[in-house]
Parts: sequence; C-alpha cells; structure tokens
Amino acid sequence: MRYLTAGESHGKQLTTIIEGVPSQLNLLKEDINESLIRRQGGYGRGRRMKIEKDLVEITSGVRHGFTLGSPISLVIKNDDFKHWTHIMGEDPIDDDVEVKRQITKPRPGHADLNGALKYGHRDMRNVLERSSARETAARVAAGAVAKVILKEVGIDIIGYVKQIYNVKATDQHHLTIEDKKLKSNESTVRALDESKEQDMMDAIDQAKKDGDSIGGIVEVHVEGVPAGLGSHVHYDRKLDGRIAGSVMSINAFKGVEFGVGFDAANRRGSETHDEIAYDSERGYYRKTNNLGGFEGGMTTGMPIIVKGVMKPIPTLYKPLNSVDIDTKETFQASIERSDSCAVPAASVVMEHIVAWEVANALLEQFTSDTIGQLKEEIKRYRERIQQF
Ligand SMILES: Cc1cc2nc3c(=O)[nH]c(=O)nc-3n(C[C@H](O)[C@H](O)[C@H](O)COP(=O)(O)O)c2cc1C
Ligand SMILES: C=C(O[C@@H]1CC(C(=O)O)=C[C@@H](OP(=O)(O)O)[C@H]1O)C(=O)O
Repeated sequence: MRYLTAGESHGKQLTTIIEGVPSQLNLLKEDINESLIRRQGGYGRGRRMKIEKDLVEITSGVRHGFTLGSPISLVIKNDDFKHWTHIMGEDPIDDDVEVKRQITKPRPGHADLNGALKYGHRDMRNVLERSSARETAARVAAGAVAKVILKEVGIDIIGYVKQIYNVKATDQHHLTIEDKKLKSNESTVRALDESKEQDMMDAIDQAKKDGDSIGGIVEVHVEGVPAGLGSHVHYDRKLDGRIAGSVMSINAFKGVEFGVGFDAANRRGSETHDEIAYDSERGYYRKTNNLGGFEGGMTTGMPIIVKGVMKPIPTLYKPLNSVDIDTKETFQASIERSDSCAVPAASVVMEHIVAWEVANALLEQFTSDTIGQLKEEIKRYRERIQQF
C-alpha cells in the first residue's frame, strides 16, 4: 500500500489518496471518523480544535461500503477555511496588502526558516501552511483504513500517553489492550493512570499561563501480530526500522524506542533478551518482552511496544528571539494561534502511523488482492508457525 496527502492547514481541505487496499473490505466513513474525533481531542489543544469537526468524505474506491481495489480518496474539509478565504483563497490579491501581512519572523523549532530558505519564500506562511500538524489528520485517516485491515486479521492497536512534561504515568503493564483502550479514551490526557491525570493537566495549565509549551512521551501497543513480519534480509525491509522512521516523521517527534529502548545501555544481555519457550497451544513465545516485540527487524509474536517522544510545541505566546528576514534585525518570533500541549493528540497520531506500517508489512508479505485472500493466508501462516 502507499498513500499521499495534500492540503494546507487553512486551505479548503485535506486529501488522502491510498493505493493498494485489498478489495471487498468493509469500509465505512464511521470507521475513519472515530479516529479523527479521537485525534482532535485531548487537554491542551488550542482554539482551532473548537472550530474544526473533522469528518471524512470517501470520494472514490468504495461502493456501498466495500472497497473496490482501486485508489481510495478521502477528503476532510477545513471548517476554518471560511475565516481565511482572503489569505488562502484562489483570487489574486493586492501586492501592498500581501506584503503587510507576510510572515517574516521565523519561529525557532518550527519549519519556518528552513522551509523559506529552501523554497525561496519571503512569506513564511507558504511554509507553515504545510508544515502544520493539521496534516496529521490526513495521515490518521490513512491509518484508520489500515486499522480496519488489521482488525480483519485479529490485530489490535492502541496509543496512549506515558508522560507529559515531568509528570510520569506509572507503568500499567498488567492491563489488557481492551482496558488500555477504555482508559485512554476516558482520560482527558489519554493516559492510563488516573492518579496522574490532574498533575498532567496542571502542568499544561501552568505552561499555558507562562506563555510556554510542553511535550511528553507516548506509547503504542500492538497485539496479535504473528512472528516473522518484516525481514532481516535487507535494511529497508526491517519493520522496526520502518516504524521508527515513520514515528520520527510525526511533527515534533524527536526519538523512538522499542521495549526497554535506551535503558538497554544500563542492562546486561541476561537482563535484556527474552527467553524462548514453546507450548502446543501458543506455539513459540517469550517469557518477557524487553525488546518490545522485535528481533532481526521481524516481529517475535509478542506485543509490539513502541514509544515516541514529542518536543514542546514551537509556537510560544512568550516568543523566543528570532531574526526578521526582511530587516535582519533581532525580533521576537511571530505568534500564531497554537496548542500549548498536543501530546494526547499525538498518541492517536502515532497509533495510526504504526497501524499503517504493520498493515503495509502484512500486505507485502501475503497475497492480498482481496481481503478474503489475506485472511486465508494469514490463518494458514499462523497454523504453520505454531507447529514449526
Ligand atoms: C498533533 C500535533 C499538534 C501540533 N500543534 C502545534 C501547534 O499548535 N503549534 C506549533 O507550533 N506546533 C505544533 N505542533 C508541532 C509542529 O507541527 C512541529 O514542531 C513543526 O512542524 C516542526 O517540525 P519538527 O518539530 O518535527 O521539526 C504539533 C504537532 C502535533 C503532532
Ligand atoms: C490544526 C491542527 O493543528 C494545528 C497544528 C499547528 C502546527 O503548527 O503544527 C498549529 C495550530 O494551527 P492553527 O494555527 O490553525 O491553530 C494547530 O491547531 C490540527 O491538529 O488539526
């Protein structure tokens, strides 16, 4: 499968085109809308999320609720566009007006300056419109389709918040994936530990009050993936590598770890590797899951546990210093309406980005012109590896 997204943050709409989805998959817009609504929520978001009501329109590739095997296009309208027609519309505008409202003071931490240098834009709006994480709505739509495929073959996935600023949720390893879904969906900050929810909200409120921003850590748990997905034979087929690359492509993500991750540096081999056991019911399994479900670029059959760290949001209401690209003088960076913390939303984004990579690896590995073929092949594969 592959997909492209198009659309500016305050333009008319976002578009996602997905190619390679098996035919005869039951796909309803409600499946996608549920994901979009989850992404919009979460404590710490700015005023924009009160304007938008992200809902998808499926404009091709699906008839009467079933995929055709042809490219699927998904459209999400930007409700905010109506306030931006004079800036983002197609009509030419007066040069003097245009110059006055150009953005010339790049925000440290955002794409403004690098994008302007690279594409030659004197008005950095031409960069920020596309670098905005508004685009993650289009990627979540693609991931929602991937999740429908995963569900058909018994794979479940959830993303949740582990840490906001310096407030850490206690580990909830004992929870089932179902419990994790319930808890994160009920929580204002999408964390699994109710006792830390208030502290997390307080940290967000304080940052907002100070004109500042904060980041945090999110985790994704995938269950039901058979062992041997991905491959050790070539660098670009290693599934942990593909997931890591995709997670790093999420706006503001600065690091990824699987299982114990960076803590592996503090451990000995005997405390790190997951002992192998066999049971005729379960097949091969591990007594622990320190490596987060991967060895040799392939899944082990244990849950995939992957974390991502999000830096604090770059737009600050008390801005850092920057340079005006017209005068070259020092100024405070420009202020755009902004979130003060988007970590809860980012946990939903990461869930969908990981879902896409896992579903894509399945479709590469198994015959999948129709969803029926995919299900049949995976069933046979699961039986084979259980008895291997
Ligand atoms: C869900 C989400 C919401 C975001 N909201 C904002 C925001 O309101 N203001 C902002 O400056 N950055 C926001 N960001 C982060 C920027 O989009 C990001 O920092 C920027 O595109 C530069 O890319 P980089 O941080 O990956 O280098 C958000 C990121 C995510 C994932
Ligand atoms: C629009 C979304 O997030 C936006 C991401 C974003 C940024 O700079 O990344 C800046 C803000 O946009 P605006 O300036 O219009 O308020 C966020 O609201 C969204 O997630 O749907």
